[in-house]
Amino acid sequence: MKTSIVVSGANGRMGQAVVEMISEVDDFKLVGAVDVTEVGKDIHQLLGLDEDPVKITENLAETLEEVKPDVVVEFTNPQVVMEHIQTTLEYNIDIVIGTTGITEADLTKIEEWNQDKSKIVIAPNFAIGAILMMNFAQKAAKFMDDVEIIELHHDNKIDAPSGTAIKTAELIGKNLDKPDKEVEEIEKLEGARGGLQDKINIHSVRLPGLVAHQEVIFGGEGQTLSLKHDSINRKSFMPGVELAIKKLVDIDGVVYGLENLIDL
Ligand SMILES: NC(=O)C1=CN([C@@H]2O[C@H](COP(=O)(O)OP(=O)(O)OC[C@H]3O[C@@H](n4cnc5c(N)ncnc54)[C@H](OP(=O)(O)O)[C@@H]3O)[C@@H](O)[C@H]2O)C=CC1
Ligand SMILES: O=C(O)C1=N[C@H](C(=O)O)C[C@H](O)C1
Repeated sequence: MKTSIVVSGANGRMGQAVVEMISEVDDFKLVGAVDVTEVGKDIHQLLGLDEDPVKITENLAETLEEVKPDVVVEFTNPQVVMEHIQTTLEYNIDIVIGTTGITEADLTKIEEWNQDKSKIVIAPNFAIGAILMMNFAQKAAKFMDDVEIIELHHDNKIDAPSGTAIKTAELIGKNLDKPDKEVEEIEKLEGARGGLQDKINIHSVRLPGLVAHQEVIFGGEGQTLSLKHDSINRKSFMPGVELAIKKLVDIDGVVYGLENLIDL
């Protein structure tokens, strides 16, 4: 039996890549495509894929009611994601979430809504290289206390800093024993030193030509260590999304971070 999947945000940059990936995986079948753009059109035809028609629908709840999928894959935006999670959990359906903007308070809410009924994977980044970069950075923080993060993304990204940068700072923060700065800084231009997460400065760059990139720079006496990851296209995220869907059967409740589904 194939895993039946509804993609939420199906006509977006990530949603389209997920629809394409689903068409390439024998065990997966797309049964619903939810988006607020191109409503009523066949997503497979829009993407030039030779598959049975799946019309884009506007309302997630109505789509779930109609097609009753095994899994929802969610890639919309931070304003919509919590409502979509709540809706999916009301139908006791498993969900893989790539949309960013989910806070610690949101995670608590999701666990309360779920009561361990559905299986949920939330990953700010599905690219294996990014997972490794975060893991290496977390390890490096045991030895080097001073670190800043620069994340660079395409100019259509709504949220800043990126979910990946926040997650990286959370992971590094667990290993960081950072004394307060001795230098009293004067920020002559507000924001020049970036935003702070777990005492780590995060700087966000938005430019056309970029996809998704991050550099973690550690500084020490007479040396620096740079860990850099580049997603040069959205196919970089697809093996991670496929893995998360396939691993749902093995997990209980909420898993936050793809690193928890692989043997690092
Ligand atoms: N975890 C990971 O590995 C990755 C996560 N992301 C994250 O995924 C999210 C999506 O990114 P991306 O694909 O680039 O964004 P896009 O804006 O390209 O795609 C989102 C799509 O969802 C649609 N949408 C908006 N509101 C709704 C709604 N209420 N119901 C259904 N669809 C809706 C959008 O329509 P409209 O354009 O009209 O708003 C758009 O078509 C972001 O949060 C991004 O940070 C991105 C890459 C990798
Ligand atoms: O919006 C994007 O493009 C990306 N969003 C995620 C994030 O905010 O970390 C993952 C990746 O960086 C691409």
